[in-house]
Amino acid sequence: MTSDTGTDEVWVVGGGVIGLTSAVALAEDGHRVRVVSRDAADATTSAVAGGLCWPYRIRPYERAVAWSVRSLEVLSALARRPEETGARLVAGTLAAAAPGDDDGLSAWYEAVPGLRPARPDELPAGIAAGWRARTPLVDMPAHLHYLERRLTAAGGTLERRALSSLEEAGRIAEVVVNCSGLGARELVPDPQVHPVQGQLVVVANPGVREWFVAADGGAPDTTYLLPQPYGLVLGGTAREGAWSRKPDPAVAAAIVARCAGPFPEVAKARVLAHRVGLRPARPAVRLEAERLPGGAWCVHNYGHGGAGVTVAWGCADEVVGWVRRVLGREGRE
Ligand SMILES: Cc1cc2nc3c(=O)[nH]c(=O)nc-3n(C[C@H](O)[C@H](O)[C@H](O)COP(=O)(O)OP(=O)(O)OC[C@H]3O[C@@H](n4cnc5c(N)ncnc54)[C@H](O)[C@@H]3O)c2cc1C
Repeated sequence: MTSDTGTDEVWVVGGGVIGLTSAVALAEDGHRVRVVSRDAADATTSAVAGGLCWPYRIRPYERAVAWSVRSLEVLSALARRPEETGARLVAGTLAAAAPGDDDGLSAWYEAVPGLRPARPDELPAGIAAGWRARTPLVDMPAHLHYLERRLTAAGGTLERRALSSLEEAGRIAEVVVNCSGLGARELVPDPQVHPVQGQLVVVANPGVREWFVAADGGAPDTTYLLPQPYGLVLGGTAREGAWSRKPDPAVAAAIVARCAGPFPEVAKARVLAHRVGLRPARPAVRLEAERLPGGAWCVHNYGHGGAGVTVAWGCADEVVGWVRRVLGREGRE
């Protein structure tokens, strides 16, 4: 089917983890897909992400947990081919007491296979309580390139191009899928999307084999260690409303010092890189369809905050459902 003005392509705006995952799901559902992205994959926020599959700083929790559970399933399957996909199953510890009913995360705790309270001898010094689990940990630069290859193999295409409005895409595409992350602030425009800046430090791994996270969902400073093939990722920060992408040396030193509390061996580890990314935060993820002023359909999928890697596959399933619906192809297999 071809629209009055354009092609029968679905345009996915955004080549981060949300856009590429949606694009793969759509292309494998039989649509002709073009990803239009201002930035190369390596220059997106998604490439900065630590890559742990665990819901953090995303709302609403109920939907986020359902999306996370779906992604957990897909990423666990991809972890059977880590060299190709960038996904691995890694054991680790979350420093936390039991989830309360009011934090909305109990459904996630129930869904993670094998999740159990940590024994005292499994906790690093100074940590009172925690949970043990084996979850996907994703090498994001590698994973983004895997998604690009998988999209191309399914017949999709990629184009580097900055759009000034969604209508610009809607004049050509049959359906536009908006996965522009923080870019949605201008592109929609949606002032509810705002940055939550995160800084991390990558060091030569002194022998840390498991992940460790102590991160209060609302705190500006967190402590986490994520062993990736390219180095040990030390985090982190979460600064509401900060726009700078420049690493702050004082913040980096504080991150290393925090991580060296429970893991003293990282204090003297060689620093390989500093990274800063802007999480695309929103009071609630926007995943819904609307008509653009020019008449084309747009499916929005943005505002995933600190959990885009964690929810990408669950959200992509919903995008496929929306695109089928707006094209009137619900019955199609
Ligand atoms: C330090 C840090 C650590 C993190 N760790 C984790 C983690 O461990 N686990 C986890 O699940 N999440 C983590 N996150 C969160 C995760 O990185 C984000 O939720 C995710 O990257 C959002 O993906 P996205 O595709 O929506 O956005 P992005 O990756 O920012 O991609 C947006 C895309 O839209 C394109 N775009 C924007 N505007 C336009 C335009 N006008 N025209 C064309 N293209 C446009 C951009 O070029 C880009 O391709 C972390 C984030 C940070 C900063």
